[in-house]
Formats: sequence, structure tokens, C-alpha cells
Amino acid sequence: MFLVGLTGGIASGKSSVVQVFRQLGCAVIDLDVIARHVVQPGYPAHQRIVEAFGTEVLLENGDINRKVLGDLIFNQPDLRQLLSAITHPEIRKEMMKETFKYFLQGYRYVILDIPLLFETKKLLKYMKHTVVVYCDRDTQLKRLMQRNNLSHEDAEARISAQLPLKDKARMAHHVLDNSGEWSITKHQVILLHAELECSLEYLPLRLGILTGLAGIAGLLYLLTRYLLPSP
Ligand SMILES: Nc1ncnc2c1ncn2[C@@H]1O[C@H](COP(=O)(O)OP(=O)(O)OP(=O)(O)O)[C@@H](O)[C@H]1O
Repeated sequence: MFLVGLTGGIASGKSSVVQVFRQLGCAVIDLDVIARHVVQPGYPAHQRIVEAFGTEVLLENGDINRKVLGDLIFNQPDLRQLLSAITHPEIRKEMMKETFKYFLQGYRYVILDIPLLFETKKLLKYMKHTVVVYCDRDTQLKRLMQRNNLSHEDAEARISAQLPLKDKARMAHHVLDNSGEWSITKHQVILLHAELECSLEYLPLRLGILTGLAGIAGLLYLLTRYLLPSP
């Protein structure tokens, strides 16, 4: 099995593309969903956040108040780093668990939907392929204004706060150009899925694990056959 990191920019069409991959039967892990999951009450990261930032970051029902926490770390690199140090290992653990689950189910590749794949870079080394859902800036602006009911100025500000999509596209192995009709994008997704599904890059890990398991089974057999006293 191998990992495929998928990213894009605000309103570039990432969620729409992920939906097609899911419809094609692909395994998809959404890092945003995991990030929200690991800070739920009862999870270790939740407790550490309360210890580090105080109970003022909690809602009445005990959930983390993401807005308050976000405001607290805004422009405070030390606090932002502290929050990352608490949450990132938990997110990675959960990601590994989900990936292993898909490995056992026999998937050849798993898509990781990671909004900040190229900005944080930490997960890049695990990705065999990277995919950027791209669209030209005018289209991105128009779709963002329409979807979020934003003024031209607000939409511009949100797009400008991100790494330019053109730069991300330059860094990716595959670019899905979502500037045009949806049917054209959908066709690109189908082609990419076929390419990834045909790739033999899933074999080394699968063979490695199978060889490891066969080795352990062989060792256990030898131990029981020759080392344990016969009844
Ligand atoms: N090819 C297309 N033609 C027309 N509209 C599109 C196309 N692709 C996406 N859209 C619309 O553009 C908007 C943004 O798409 P989507 O929500 O998939 O983007 P996103 O990258 O997941 O956004 P974000 O990361 O900000 O949540 C949605 O309203 C979607 O319906």
C-alpha cells in the first residue's frame, strides 16, 4: 500500500474531488476530521489542552471552544507551537491506525486529505504521490464569494492568506485542474484513480509485511517444535 496526499486551496474544489474518489470506492482519510476527533473530551489531547490553556477554552458541554483557542494562539507562535506539540502526535497516531485498517482491508492506496500538506510539510515524507486540486484565481474567487456569500474584498483576503495555488501545483506530482466544467474535473479524477490503482507501488510494503508475518510464524513453529518439551 502507498499514501497519496491530496490538497488544494480555499474553495478550489477539494471536497468535491474527494467525493468522487469516495464514489469510486477509494479509501480516504480526512485530517480535519481526525484533528477534531482527537480533541474530544476523554481523549488525552483534550486533557493536555485544558492543562496548558485553562478551562476558559472549554464550552459548557466540555468540548474545546475552537474559536477561543484559535484567538488565543493567533499571533502567538509559542502557544501555537505548544498546541501543535499536544495535538500533532495524536493526529499522527490516529492517522496511522486508520491507514493500517485500510491496509488490512487490502486497499492499494489511501488518500490523505490534508489542507496544509505543503505548508506544514511534516507529513510530506510519508506521501508517495501528492495531488493538488487547482483552479485559476478568478474562478477560485468567484466560487468562494458565491459559496460563502463573501464580498470581493473578503474573499480576496482569504485567498491571499494562503500559499498561492500555483505554487502548490508546482510542488505536486499530479494536478487536477478544476477551473472548468465539473464533468472535465470528474474525468481527470477517474483517470488519476486508474493510474494509481494500476501502479505496482503498493507491492513492496505488502510483500514486506507478509514476509515479516511468515518469518514470525516460522519462528513460532520452530520454537514449539524443537524447544518446548514434548508432552
Ligand atoms: N468545476 C466546478 N464548477 C462549478 N462549481 C464548482 C466546481 N467545483 C467546485 N465547485 C463549487 O465550488 C465551491 C467550492 O468547492 P469545494 O467546497 O469542493 O472546495 P474546497 O476546496 O473543498 O473548499 P474548502 O477547502 O474551502 O472547504 C462549492 O460550492 C462547489 O460546489
